[in-house]
Amino acid sequence: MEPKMPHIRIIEPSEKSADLDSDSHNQKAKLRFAVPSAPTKGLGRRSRHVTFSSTPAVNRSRMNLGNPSHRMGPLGGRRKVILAPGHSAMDWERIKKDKNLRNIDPSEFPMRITKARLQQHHSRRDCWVSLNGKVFDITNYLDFHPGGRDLLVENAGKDATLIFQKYHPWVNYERILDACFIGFLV
Ligand code: HEM
Repeated sequence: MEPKMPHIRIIEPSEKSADLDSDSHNQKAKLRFAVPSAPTKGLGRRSRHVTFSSTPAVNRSRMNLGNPSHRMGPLGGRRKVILAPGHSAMDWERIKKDKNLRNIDPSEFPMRITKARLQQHHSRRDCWVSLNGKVFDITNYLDFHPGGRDLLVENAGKDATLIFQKYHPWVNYERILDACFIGFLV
């Protein structure tokens, strides 16, 4: 026997419902779908309501809708790159455990690094960045960065705190780069 399909009721705009929020100024529209859930003991069948919000990407970025807008490139859309095989976040976690990623003398750790010293490490093969006063040797991380290697290399040898916050304030860099921490900016 064919399985019984759940009934989904789409509330039409003509139905004057408090659930429907159509705001032409913000070009934002919300539709609310009634999705029946499994029978609940003693309470009978109850509908769960799922709200879908449709706002075109270009408007999201103009409207500055919180975090997702930080992810937009200048033309809208995400700027994530396709990472090479073996360069996922999981691979990075494994590599961090297996290798010593601090290319410094252990007796020097943690280093006191001046801005001039930081600036000397500004290339793809030798790439240090400072984030909130901490310095990381991210040479080994470059190919694992979901935003691409080039953006990191452009900031090599620099304090990247502001640009980092601009793109992804939610990213826990201290955890991702724990094995690459080499010292403090002085
Ligand atoms: C050096 C430390 C950094 C770390 C550990 C890091 C880490 C990450 C992570 C984990 C993501 C994926 C975020 C997500 O999926 O929500 C990401 C994406 C991205 N990052 Fe970074 N990032 C760093 C620095 C930077 C810098 C300096 C820039 C810009 C110059 C940058 C630009 C981007 C961009 C454009 C994306 C793609 C955003 C998207 O469209 O989803 N990142 N980064």
